[in-house]
Amino acid sequence: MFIIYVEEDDGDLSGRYQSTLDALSSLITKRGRFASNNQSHRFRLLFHYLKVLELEDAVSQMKIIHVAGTKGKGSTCTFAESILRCYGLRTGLFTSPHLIDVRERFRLNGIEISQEKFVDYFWCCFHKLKEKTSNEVPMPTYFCFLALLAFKIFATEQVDVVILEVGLGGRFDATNVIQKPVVCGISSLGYDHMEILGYTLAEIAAEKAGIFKSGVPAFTVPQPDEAMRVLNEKASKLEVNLQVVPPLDTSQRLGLQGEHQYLNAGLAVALCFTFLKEIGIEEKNCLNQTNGLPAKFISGLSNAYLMGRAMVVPDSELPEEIVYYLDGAHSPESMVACAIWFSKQIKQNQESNQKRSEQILLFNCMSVRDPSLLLPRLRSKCIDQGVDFKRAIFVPNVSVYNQVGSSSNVDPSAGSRTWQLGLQRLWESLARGEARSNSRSDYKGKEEVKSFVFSSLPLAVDWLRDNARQSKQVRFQVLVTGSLHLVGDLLRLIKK
Ligand SMILES: Nc1ncnc2c1ncn2[C@@H]1O[C@H](COP(=O)(O)OP(=O)(O)OP(=O)(O)O)[C@@H](O)[C@H]1O
Repeated sequence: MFIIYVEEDDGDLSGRYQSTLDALSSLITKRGRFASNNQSHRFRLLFHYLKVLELEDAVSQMKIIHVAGTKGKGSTCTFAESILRCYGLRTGLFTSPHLIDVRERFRLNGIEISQEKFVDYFWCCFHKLKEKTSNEVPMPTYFCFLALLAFKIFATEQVDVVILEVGLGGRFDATNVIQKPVVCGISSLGYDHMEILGYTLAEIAAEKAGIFKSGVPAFTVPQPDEAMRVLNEKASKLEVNLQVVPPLDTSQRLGLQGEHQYLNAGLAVALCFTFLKEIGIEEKNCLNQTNGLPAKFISGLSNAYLMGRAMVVPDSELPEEIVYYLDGAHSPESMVACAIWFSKQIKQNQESNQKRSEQILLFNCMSVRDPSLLLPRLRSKCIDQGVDFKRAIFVPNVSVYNQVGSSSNVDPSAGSRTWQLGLQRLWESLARGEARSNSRSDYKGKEEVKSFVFSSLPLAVDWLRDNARQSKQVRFQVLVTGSLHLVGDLLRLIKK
Protein backbone atom coordinates (compact mmCIF):
# COMPACT_ATOMS: atom_id res chain seq x y z
CA MET A 1 0.00 0.00 0.00
CA PHE A 2 1.32 3.44 -0.90
CA ILE A 3 0.54 6.40 1.28
CA ILE A 4 0.95 9.75 -0.37
CA TYR A 5 1.85 12.55 2.01
CA VAL A 6 0.64 15.89 0.85
CA GLU A 7 1.66 19.21 2.26
CA GLU A 8 -1.46 21.05 3.38
CA ASP A 9 -1.31 24.46 1.84
CA ASP A 10 -4.34 26.18 3.30
CA GLY A 11 -2.31 28.87 5.00
CA ASP A 12 -2.86 27.35 8.46
CA LEU A 13 0.63 26.91 9.88
CA SER A 14 -0.32 24.48 12.63
CA GLY A 15 -2.13 22.25 10.10
CA ARG A 16 0.86 22.39 7.77
CA TYR A 17 3.17 21.59 10.64
CA GLN A 18 1.08 18.59 11.66
CA SER A 19 1.04 17.18 8.12
CA THR A 20 4.81 17.70 8.02
CA LEU A 21 5.18 15.64 11.22
CA ASP A 22 2.97 12.93 9.72
CA ALA A 23 5.20 12.73 6.67
CA LEU A 24 8.27 12.64 8.89
CA SER A 25 6.77 9.77 10.89
CA SER A 26 6.41 7.76 7.70
CA LEU A 27 10.20 7.44 7.75
CA ILE A 28 10.32 5.70 11.15
CA THR A 29 11.58 2.15 10.80
CA LYS A 30 11.83 -0.68 13.25
CA ARG A 31 15.15 -1.12 15.07
CA GLY A 32 15.47 -4.67 13.72
CA ARG A 33 16.50 -3.32 10.36
CA PHE A 34 19.81 -2.10 11.72
CA ALA A 35 21.64 -5.24 10.64
CA SER A 36 25.28 -4.34 10.09
CA ASN A 37 25.31 -4.93 6.32
CA ASN A 38 22.21 -2.79 6.07
CA GLN A 39 23.92 -0.05 8.10
CA SER A 40 26.81 0.24 5.68
CA HIS A 41 24.49 0.14 2.68
CA ARG A 42 22.31 2.87 4.17
CA PHE A 43 25.39 4.89 4.99
CA ARG A 44 26.63 4.77 1.40
CA LEU A 45 23.24 5.99 0.21
CA LEU A 46 23.78 9.22 2.13
CA PHE A 47 26.26 10.42 -0.48
CA HIS A 48 23.59 9.89 -3.10
CA TYR A 49 21.00 11.78 -1.04
CA LEU A 50 23.39 14.72 -0.65
CA LYS A 51 23.77 14.82 -4.43
CA VAL A 52 19.99 14.73 -4.94
CA LEU A 53 19.63 17.64 -2.51
CA GLU A 54 22.50 19.49 -4.24
CA LEU A 55 24.25 19.81 -0.91
CA GLU A 56 27.62 18.25 -1.70
CA ASP A 57 29.55 21.51 -2.11
CA ALA A 58 27.83 23.28 0.74
CA VAL A 59 28.55 20.43 3.16
CA SER A 60 32.17 20.15 2.05
CA GLN A 61 32.63 23.85 2.82
CA MET A 62 30.93 23.83 6.21
CA LYS A 63 33.02 24.48 9.28
CA ILE A 64 32.02 21.63 11.52
CA ILE A 65 32.62 20.42 15.06
CA HIS A 66 31.66 16.73 15.20
CA VAL A 67 31.04 14.96 18.53
CA ALA A 68 30.51 11.25 19.25
CA GLY A 69 30.46 9.39 22.57
CA THR A 70 28.24 7.30 24.79
CA LYS A 71 27.35 9.99 27.29
CA GLY A 72 27.60 13.73 27.21
CA LYS A 73 27.61 14.35 23.44
CA GLY A 74 24.52 16.54 23.53
CA SER A 75 25.78 18.49 26.53
CA THR A 76 29.24 18.96 25.00
CA CYS A 77 27.71 20.24 21.76
CA THR A 78 25.42 22.58 23.69
CA PHE A 79 28.33 24.06 25.65
CA ALA A 80 30.37 24.46 22.45
CA GLU A 81 27.53 26.18 20.64
CA SER A 82 26.91 28.53 23.52
CA ILE A 83 30.60 29.50 23.71
CA LEU A 84 30.93 30.13 19.97
CA ARG A 85 27.83 32.29 19.93
CA CYS A 86 29.57 34.53 22.44
CA TYR A 87 32.17 35.18 19.73
CA GLY A 88 29.46 36.54 17.46
CA LEU A 89 29.49 33.47 15.23
CA ARG A 90 26.25 32.43 13.58
CA THR A 91 25.77 28.88 14.87
CA GLY A 92 23.88 25.80 13.73
CA LEU A 93 23.42 23.07 16.33
CA PHE A 94 22.08 19.60 15.51
CA THR A 95 21.34 17.33 18.51
CA SER A 96 19.21 14.29 19.30
CA PRO A 97 16.83 13.08 20.50
CA HIS A 98 14.21 15.74 21.11
CA LEU A 99 11.93 15.76 24.13
CA ILE A 100 8.79 17.60 23.11
CA ASP A 101 9.11 18.92 19.56
CA VAL A 102 11.34 17.71 16.76
CA ARG A 103 12.46 21.29 16.09
CA GLU A 104 14.51 21.18 19.32
CA ARG A 105 17.06 19.23 17.29
CA PHE A 106 17.82 22.21 15.05
CA ARG A 107 19.02 25.40 16.71
CA LEU A 108 19.97 28.48 14.74
CA ASN A 109 21.93 30.94 16.84
CA GLY A 110 20.78 29.14 19.95
CA ILE A 111 17.07 29.23 19.12
CA GLU A 112 15.13 26.25 17.81
CA ILE A 113 14.05 26.65 14.21
CA SER A 114 10.62 28.20 13.64
CA GLN A 115 7.70 26.04 12.50
CA GLU A 116 7.49 28.01 9.29
CA LYS A 117 11.10 27.46 8.31
CA PHE A 118 10.99 23.83 9.40
CA VAL A 119 7.96 23.15 7.20
CA ASP A 120 9.54 24.87 4.18
CA TYR A 121 12.91 23.12 4.47
CA PHE A 122 11.25 19.80 5.22
CA TRP A 123 9.10 19.73 2.10
CA CYS A 124 11.87 21.00 -0.10
CA CYS A 125 14.01 17.97 0.93
CA PHE A 126 11.15 15.49 1.14
CA HIS A 127 9.84 16.18 -2.38
CA LYS A 128 13.30 16.13 -3.96
CA LEU A 129 14.17 12.82 -2.33
CA LYS A 130 10.78 11.28 -3.01
CA GLU A 131 11.13 12.02 -6.72
CA LYS A 132 14.32 9.97 -6.86
CA THR A 133 13.05 7.03 -4.81
CA SER A 134 13.35 3.61 -6.39
CA ASN A 135 13.64 -0.01 -5.28
CA GLU A 136 17.40 0.37 -5.00
CA VAL A 137 17.25 3.78 -3.41
CA PRO A 138 14.50 4.00 -0.76
CA MET A 139 13.65 7.15 1.14
CA PRO A 140 16.15 7.89 3.92
CA THR A 141 15.16 6.60 7.36
CA TYR A 142 13.99 8.99 10.08
CA PHE A 143 17.36 9.98 11.54
CA CYS A 144 19.12 10.07 8.15
CA PHE A 145 16.44 12.40 6.89
CA LEU A 146 16.81 14.68 9.91
CA ALA A 147 20.58 14.83 9.44
CA LEU A 148 20.13 15.73 5.76
CA LEU A 149 17.56 18.32 6.78
CA ALA A 150 20.09 19.80 9.21
CA PHE A 151 22.60 20.16 6.37
CA LYS A 152 19.96 21.81 4.20
CA ILE A 153 18.97 24.24 6.96
CA PHE A 154 22.51 25.16 7.96
CA ALA A 155 23.66 25.55 4.36
CA THR A 156 20.77 27.81 3.39
CA GLU A 157 20.99 29.82 6.60
CA GLN A 158 24.72 30.29 5.98
CA VAL A 159 25.85 29.60 9.50
CA ASP A 160 29.52 30.19 10.40
CA VAL A 161 29.84 26.99 12.39
CA VAL A 162 27.91 23.73 12.53
CA ILE A 163 28.02 21.70 15.74
CA LEU A 164 26.97 18.13 14.96
CA GLU A 165 26.09 15.52 17.54
CA VAL A 166 26.36 11.94 16.30
CA GLY A 167 23.01 10.12 16.56
CA LEU A 168 24.27 6.61 17.31
CA GLY A 169 27.78 5.16 17.17
CA GLY A 170 29.92 7.07 14.71
CA ARG A 171 31.27 5.09 11.76
CA PHE A 172 27.89 4.55 10.09
CA ASP A 173 26.04 7.46 11.62
CA ALA A 174 24.32 9.76 9.13
CA THR A 175 26.28 12.76 10.43
CA ASN A 176 29.49 10.98 9.46
CA VAL A 177 28.82 11.71 5.81
CA ILE A 178 30.91 14.85 6.38
CA GLN A 179 34.47 14.54 5.11
CA LYS A 180 36.46 17.32 6.72
CA PRO A 181 35.33 18.65 10.08
CA VAL A 182 37.50 21.27 11.75
CA VAL A 183 37.76 19.27 14.98
CA CYS A 184 36.27 16.10 16.47
CA GLY A 185 35.33 15.20 20.04
CA ILE A 186 34.68 11.90 21.79
CA SER A 187 32.79 12.30 25.05
CA SER A 188 32.64 9.65 27.83
CA LEU A 189 32.50 6.10 26.54
CA GLY A 190 30.47 3.38 28.19
CA TYR A 191 27.95 0.65 27.57
CA ASP A 192 24.93 1.61 25.48
CA HIS A 193 23.39 0.38 22.23
CA MET A 194 25.53 -2.76 22.55
CA GLU A 195 23.24 -4.71 20.25
CA ILE A 196 24.42 -2.42 17.45
CA LEU A 197 27.90 -1.27 18.51
CA GLY A 198 29.28 -4.36 20.25
CA TYR A 199 29.50 -5.70 23.76
CA THR A 200 33.03 -4.62 24.74
CA LEU A 201 34.35 -1.13 25.36
CA ALA A 202 36.97 -1.76 22.67
CA GLU A 203 34.29 -2.45 20.05
CA ILE A 204 32.23 0.54 21.17
CA ALA A 205 35.29 2.82 21.07
CA ALA A 206 36.16 1.59 17.55
CA GLU A 207 32.70 2.56 16.29
CA LYS A 208 32.88 6.00 17.90
CA ALA A 209 36.39 6.57 16.56
CA GLY A 210 34.83 6.07 13.13
CA ILE A 211 34.30 9.84 13.09
CA PHE A 212 38.06 10.54 13.08
CA LYS A 213 39.24 12.00 9.77
CA SER A 214 42.76 11.98 8.46
CA GLY A 215 44.74 14.88 9.92
CA VAL A 216 41.76 16.43 11.74
CA PRO A 217 42.59 17.13 15.41
CA ALA A 218 40.49 15.36 18.01
CA PHE A 219 39.89 15.57 21.76
CA THR A 220 38.50 13.19 24.29
CA VAL A 221 37.92 13.00 28.04
CA PRO A 222 39.74 10.51 30.31
CA GLN A 223 38.45 7.07 29.30
CA PRO A 224 38.79 3.52 30.66
CA ASP A 225 42.08 1.94 29.44
CA GLU A 226 40.38 -0.52 27.08
CA ALA A 227 38.60 2.31 25.28
CA MET A 228 41.57 4.68 25.30
CA ARG A 229 43.84 2.09 23.72
CA VAL A 230 41.47 1.71 20.75
CA LEU A 231 40.98 5.47 20.36
CA ASN A 232 44.77 5.91 20.29
CA GLU A 233 45.21 3.13 17.73
CA LYS A 234 42.53 4.54 15.42
CA ALA A 235 43.93 8.06 15.80
CA SER A 236 47.48 7.07 14.99
CA LYS A 237 46.40 5.17 11.85
CA LEU A 238 44.79 8.36 10.53
CA GLU A 239 47.48 10.72 11.82
CA VAL A 240 44.94 12.36 14.08
CA ASN A 241 46.40 14.39 16.92
CA LEU A 242 44.24 13.03 19.76
CA GLN A 243 44.50 14.82 23.09
CA VAL A 244 42.86 13.94 26.39
CA VAL A 245 41.35 16.90 28.20
CA PRO A 246 40.74 16.92 31.97
CA PRO A 247 37.42 17.99 33.46
CA LEU A 248 36.93 21.69 33.89
CA ASP A 249 37.60 23.17 37.29
CA THR A 250 34.45 22.92 39.43
CA SER A 251 34.70 26.58 40.45
CA GLN A 252 33.36 27.45 36.97
CA ARG A 253 29.59 28.01 36.90
CA LEU A 254 27.89 25.85 34.28
CA GLY A 255 24.45 26.21 32.71
CA LEU A 256 23.97 22.43 32.94
CA GLN A 257 23.94 20.81 36.37
CA GLY A 258 25.75 17.76 37.72
CA GLU A 259 29.39 16.91 38.38
CA HIS A 260 29.62 14.97 35.12
CA GLN A 261 29.04 18.21 33.20
CA TYR A 262 32.57 19.35 34.12
CA LEU A 263 33.90 16.57 31.89
CA ASN A 264 31.65 17.65 29.02
CA ALA A 265 32.48 21.32 29.56
CA GLY A 266 36.24 20.59 29.51
CA LEU A 267 35.83 18.84 26.18
CA ALA A 268 33.73 21.69 24.78
CA VAL A 269 36.38 24.22 25.81
CA ALA A 270 39.10 22.29 23.94
CA LEU A 271 36.90 21.94 20.85
CA CYS A 272 36.06 25.65 20.80
CA PHE A 273 39.62 26.79 21.43
CA THR A 274 40.81 24.67 18.49
CA PHE A 275 37.95 25.80 16.28
CA LEU A 276 38.53 29.50 17.01
CA LYS A 277 42.24 29.13 16.31
CA GLU A 278 41.47 27.46 12.98
CA ILE A 279 39.27 30.37 11.87
CA GLY A 280 41.86 32.91 12.96
CA ILE A 281 40.56 33.93 16.40
CA GLU A 282 43.50 33.55 18.77
CA GLU A 283 42.60 33.21 22.43
CA LYS A 284 44.94 32.57 25.30
CA ASN A 285 45.53 28.86 25.63
CA CYS A 286 42.44 27.38 27.29
CA LEU A 287 43.91 23.91 27.18
CA ASN A 288 46.03 24.95 30.11
CA GLN A 289 43.39 25.76 32.68
CA THR A 290 45.73 27.46 35.08
CA ASN A 291 45.52 30.49 32.80
CA GLY A 292 41.82 30.87 33.53
CA LEU A 293 39.22 30.96 30.80
CA PRO A 294 38.51 33.94 28.52
CA ALA A 295 35.38 35.89 29.52
CA LYS A 296 33.44 34.71 26.46
CA PHE A 297 34.08 31.08 27.34
CA ILE A 298 32.89 31.72 30.89
CA SER A 299 29.76 33.40 29.65
CA GLY A 300 29.02 30.64 27.09
CA LEU A 301 29.49 27.86 29.62
CA SER A 302 27.26 29.46 32.22
CA ASN A 303 24.46 30.23 29.76
CA ALA A 304 24.26 26.82 28.04
CA TYR A 305 20.79 25.28 28.13
CA LEU A 306 19.55 21.80 27.27
CA MET A 307 16.19 20.39 28.35
CA GLY A 308 15.85 17.20 30.37
CA ARG A 309 19.41 16.92 31.60
CA ALA A 310 19.51 17.41 35.37
CA MET A 311 16.51 19.72 35.34
CA VAL A 312 14.35 20.70 38.32
CA VAL A 313 10.70 21.51 37.57
CA PRO A 314 7.88 22.09 40.08
CA ASP A 315 4.55 20.46 39.28
CA SER A 316 2.29 22.84 37.36
CA GLU A 317 -0.75 22.15 39.65
CA LEU A 318 0.99 21.62 42.99
CA PRO A 319 4.30 23.49 42.78
CA GLU A 320 4.79 23.54 46.55
CA GLU A 321 4.00 19.87 47.05
CA ILE A 322 5.65 18.12 44.09
CA VAL A 323 9.00 18.85 42.48
CA TYR A 324 10.29 16.78 39.56
CA TYR A 325 13.99 16.11 39.14
CA LEU A 326 14.34 15.18 35.50
CA ASP A 327 17.33 13.48 34.00
CA GLY A 328 17.41 11.40 30.85
CA ALA A 329 20.11 9.02 32.10
CA HIS A 330 19.76 5.60 30.46
CA SER A 331 23.16 3.94 30.60
CA PRO A 332 24.91 2.37 33.62
CA GLU A 333 27.44 5.20 33.93
CA SER A 334 24.84 7.92 33.58
CA MET A 335 22.67 6.27 36.26
CA VAL A 336 25.53 6.85 38.67
CA ALA A 337 25.99 10.45 37.48
CA CYS A 338 22.25 11.02 37.86
CA ALA A 339 22.17 9.48 41.36
CA ILE A 340 25.00 11.74 42.52
CA TRP A 341 23.29 14.83 41.12
CA PHE A 342 19.89 13.93 42.61
CA SER A 343 21.30 13.11 46.05
CA LYS A 344 23.17 16.41 46.14
CA GLN A 345 20.03 18.30 45.21
CA ILE A 346 18.04 16.56 47.93
CA LYS A 347 20.65 17.34 50.56
CA GLN A 348 20.88 20.99 49.55
CA ASN A 349 17.13 21.21 49.66
CA GLN A 350 16.90 19.65 53.10
CA GLU A 351 19.11 22.40 54.43
CA SER A 352 17.00 25.19 52.93
CA ASN A 353 13.50 23.73 53.40
CA GLN A 354 11.61 23.12 56.62
CA LYS A 355 8.97 20.83 55.14
CA ARG A 356 9.49 17.06 55.43
CA SER A 357 10.31 15.56 52.07
CA GLU A 358 9.87 12.16 50.50
CA GLN A 359 11.85 10.86 47.54
CA ILE A 360 9.96 8.95 44.88
CA LEU A 361 11.36 7.30 41.76
CA LEU A 362 9.45 7.53 38.47
CA PHE A 363 11.20 5.25 36.03
CA ASN A 364 11.06 3.57 32.67
CA CYS A 365 13.71 2.43 30.24
CA MET A 366 13.40 1.28 26.65
CA SER A 367 13.26 -2.47 26.16
CA VAL A 368 16.61 -2.46 24.31
CA ARG A 369 18.24 -1.55 27.63
CA ASP A 370 19.13 -3.99 30.40
CA PRO A 371 17.43 -2.70 33.55
CA SER A 372 19.60 -4.96 35.72
CA LEU A 373 22.52 -2.70 34.75
CA LEU A 374 20.56 0.46 35.53
CA LEU A 375 18.31 0.14 38.58
CA PRO A 376 20.85 -1.43 40.98
CA ARG A 377 23.38 1.33 40.27
CA LEU A 378 20.85 4.08 40.67
CA ARG A 379 19.55 2.64 43.90
CA SER A 380 22.86 1.81 45.53
CA LYS A 381 24.47 5.12 44.58
CA CYS A 382 21.56 7.07 46.07
CA ILE A 383 21.67 4.99 49.24
CA ASP A 384 25.46 5.48 49.43
CA GLN A 385 24.80 9.20 49.34
CA GLY A 386 22.20 8.94 52.09
CA VAL A 387 19.09 9.25 49.91
CA ASP A 388 16.49 6.48 49.80
CA PHE A 389 13.30 6.14 47.76
CA LYS A 390 10.16 5.56 49.80
CA ARG A 391 8.20 4.64 46.71
CA ALA A 392 8.92 3.76 43.10
CA ILE A 393 6.59 4.09 40.14
CA PHE A 394 7.02 2.37 36.78
CA VAL A 395 5.19 3.59 33.69
CA PRO A 396 5.42 3.03 29.95
CA ASN A 397 6.55 5.80 27.64
CA VAL A 398 3.85 7.29 25.44
CA SER A 399 3.78 5.24 22.26
CA VAL A 400 5.49 6.98 19.35
CA TYR A 401 2.35 6.41 17.33
CA ASN A 402 0.55 8.81 19.64
CA GLN A 403 3.14 11.55 19.47
CA VAL A 404 3.83 11.90 15.81
CA GLY A 405 7.34 12.80 14.86
CA SER A 406 8.66 12.60 18.36
CA SER A 407 10.93 9.60 18.28
CA SER A 408 13.02 7.54 15.96
CA ASN A 409 12.61 4.40 18.01
CA VAL A 410 9.55 2.27 18.12
CA ASP A 411 9.70 0.71 21.55
CA PRO A 412 7.81 -2.53 21.90
CA SER A 413 7.47 -1.91 25.64
CA ALA A 414 5.21 1.07 25.00
CA GLY A 415 1.55 0.38 25.70
CA SER A 416 2.07 -2.90 27.58
CA ARG A 417 2.62 -3.29 31.30
CA THR A 418 4.66 -6.49 31.08
CA TRP A 419 7.93 -4.60 30.83
CA GLN A 420 7.07 -2.34 33.76
CA LEU A 421 6.04 -5.32 35.92
CA GLY A 422 9.51 -6.73 35.26
CA LEU A 423 11.08 -3.44 36.37
CA GLN A 424 8.96 -3.54 39.50
CA ARG A 425 10.05 -7.11 40.28
CA LEU A 426 13.68 -6.11 39.89
CA TRP A 427 13.22 -3.09 42.16
CA GLU A 428 11.46 -5.16 44.82
CA SER A 429 14.14 -7.82 44.69
CA LEU A 430 16.82 -5.16 45.21
CA ALA A 431 14.91 -3.88 48.22
CA ARG A 432 14.51 -7.38 49.63
CA GLY A 433 18.22 -8.08 49.07
CA GLU A 434 19.15 -4.95 50.98
CA ALA A 435 16.72 -5.75 53.75
CA ARG A 436 18.26 -9.21 54.12
CA SER A 437 21.84 -8.02 54.11
CA ASN A 438 21.00 -5.28 56.60
CA SER A 439 18.72 -7.34 58.78
CA ARG A 440 21.19 -7.48 61.63
CA SER A 441 21.84 -3.76 61.64
CA ASP A 442 20.08 -0.53 60.79
CA TYR A 443 17.58 -1.89 58.28
CA LYS A 444 15.51 -3.68 60.90
CA GLY A 445 12.16 -2.09 61.34
CA LYS A 446 12.55 0.19 58.31
CA GLU A 447 9.44 0.75 56.24
CA GLU A 448 9.03 -1.59 53.29
CA VAL A 449 9.71 -0.03 49.90
CA LYS A 450 6.47 0.39 47.99
CA SER A 451 6.35 0.20 44.25
CA PHE A 452 3.60 0.66 41.71
CA VAL A 453 2.99 0.08 38.03
CA PHE A 454 0.67 2.40 36.15
CA SER A 455 -0.54 1.81 32.63
CA SER A 456 0.13 5.41 31.67
CA LEU A 457 2.08 8.44 32.80
CA PRO A 458 -1.01 10.67 33.27
CA LEU A 459 -2.43 8.10 35.71
CA ALA A 460 0.83 8.11 37.66
CA VAL A 461 0.87 11.91 37.83
CA ASP A 462 -2.79 11.98 38.97
CA TRP A 463 -1.92 9.49 41.69
CA LEU A 464 1.05 11.60 42.80
CA ARG A 465 -1.13 14.69 42.97
CA ASP A 466 -3.88 12.91 44.94
CA ASN A 467 -1.32 11.68 47.42
CA ALA A 468 0.33 15.07 47.69
CA ARG A 469 -3.02 16.73 48.38
CA GLN A 470 -3.72 14.24 51.15
CA SER A 471 -0.35 14.49 52.89
CA LYS A 472 -0.01 18.26 52.99
CA GLN A 473 3.01 18.32 55.28
CA VAL A 474 5.18 16.34 52.88
CA ARG A 475 6.96 17.57 49.80
CA PHE A 476 7.38 14.93 47.07
CA GLN A 477 10.74 15.00 45.32
CA VAL A 478 10.26 12.83 42.26
CA LEU A 479 13.27 11.64 40.30
CA VAL A 480 12.18 10.99 36.72
CA THR A 481 14.81 9.01 34.86
CA GLY A 482 15.73 5.99 32.74
CA SER A 483 14.67 7.42 29.40
CA LEU A 484 14.83 10.81 27.70
CA HIS A 485 11.49 9.94 26.12
CA LEU A 486 9.91 9.53 29.57
CA VAL A 487 11.37 12.90 30.57
CA GLY A 488 9.88 14.43 27.40
CA ASP A 489 6.50 12.82 28.10
CA LEU A 490 6.44 14.26 31.62
CA LEU A 491 7.45 17.74 30.47
CA ARG A 492 4.73 17.66 27.82
CA LEU A 493 2.17 16.57 30.40
CA ILE A 494 2.96 19.11 33.08
CA LYS A 495 3.28 21.93 30.54
CA LYS A 496 -0.37 21.45 29.50
N1 LIG B 1 30.04 12.73 31.04
C1 LIG B 1 29.00 12.03 31.46
N2 LIG B 1 29.17 10.90 32.18
C2 LIG B 1 28.11 10.17 32.61
N3 LIG B 1 26.83 10.50 32.34
C3 LIG B 1 26.60 11.62 31.63
C4 LIG B 1 27.67 12.43 31.15
N4 LIG B 1 27.13 13.46 30.47
C5 LIG B 1 25.82 13.29 30.49
N5 LIG B 1 25.48 12.20 31.20
C6 LIG B 1 24.14 11.62 31.43
O1 LIG B 1 23.58 11.34 30.15
C7 LIG B 1 22.31 11.98 29.99
C8 LIG B 1 22.21 12.55 28.58
O2 LIG B 1 23.17 13.59 28.44
P1 LIG B 1 23.59 14.09 27.00
O3 LIG B 1 22.37 14.37 26.22
O4 LIG B 1 24.58 15.16 27.14
O5 LIG B 1 24.33 12.80 26.46
P2 LIG B 1 24.22 12.10 25.05
O6 LIG B 1 25.51 11.40 24.83
O7 LIG B 1 23.84 13.12 24.03
O8 LIG B 1 23.08 11.07 25.33
P3 LIG B 1 22.06 10.38 24.32
O9 LIG B 1 22.64 10.33 22.97
O10 LIG B 1 21.88 9.06 24.95
O11 LIG B 1 20.87 11.24 24.38
C9 LIG B 1 22.29 13.07 31.05
O12 LIG B 1 20.97 13.30 31.44
C10 LIG B 1 23.16 12.49 32.15
O13 LIG B 1 22.38 11.64 32.97
